[in-house]
Amino acid sequence: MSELARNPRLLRKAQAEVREALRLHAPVPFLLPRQCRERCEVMGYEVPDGTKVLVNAWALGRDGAYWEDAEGGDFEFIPFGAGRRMCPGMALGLANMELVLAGLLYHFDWEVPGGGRPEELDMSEACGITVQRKSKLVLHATQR
Ligand code: HEM
Repeated sequence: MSELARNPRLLRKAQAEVREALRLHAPVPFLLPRQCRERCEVMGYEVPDGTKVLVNAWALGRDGAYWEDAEGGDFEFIPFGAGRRMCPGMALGLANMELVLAGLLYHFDWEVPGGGRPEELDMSEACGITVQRKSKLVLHATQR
């Protein structure tokens, strides 16, 4: 909702925007911590047995090397993780997000209150195991 409110052009592209919001604000920014069961090598880096591995999905989602135009493929877009232990609730999670977002967009028009400029909406995040907005999102809703 924060991204949508900030950018009226994207407001009209609701479906695409769900994915965009997930990329920019991966709800689980470091996925889940995992432990390496055996020594392996990833892109020339040796990862010893027992290493705790955190995947920085937040940084991947904002890396200009991947996201200038492209939708991203392979392992760049990973708000639900990847591989054998990826999120089994992905379909349910996405369906819930889309349903709630579609309902909010369908039934209301949205504006930043007090004549504020949409692009100046505070987008600071409070980081933790899951990411949330630092300040409350206050918008003016007009029922359709
Ligand atoms: C937007 C919603 C959701 C997001 C962003 C999300 C994200 C994630 C992420 C990043 C992981 C770690 C994947 C990895 O380590 O590669 C995960 C694991 C998991 N998620 Fe979700 N999730 C969501 C919704 C759900 C829902 C709705 C359920 C259950 C109904 C669920 C159940 C699980 C379970 C059980 C795991 C652990 C899988 C394992 O370790 O084998 N998640 N999720």
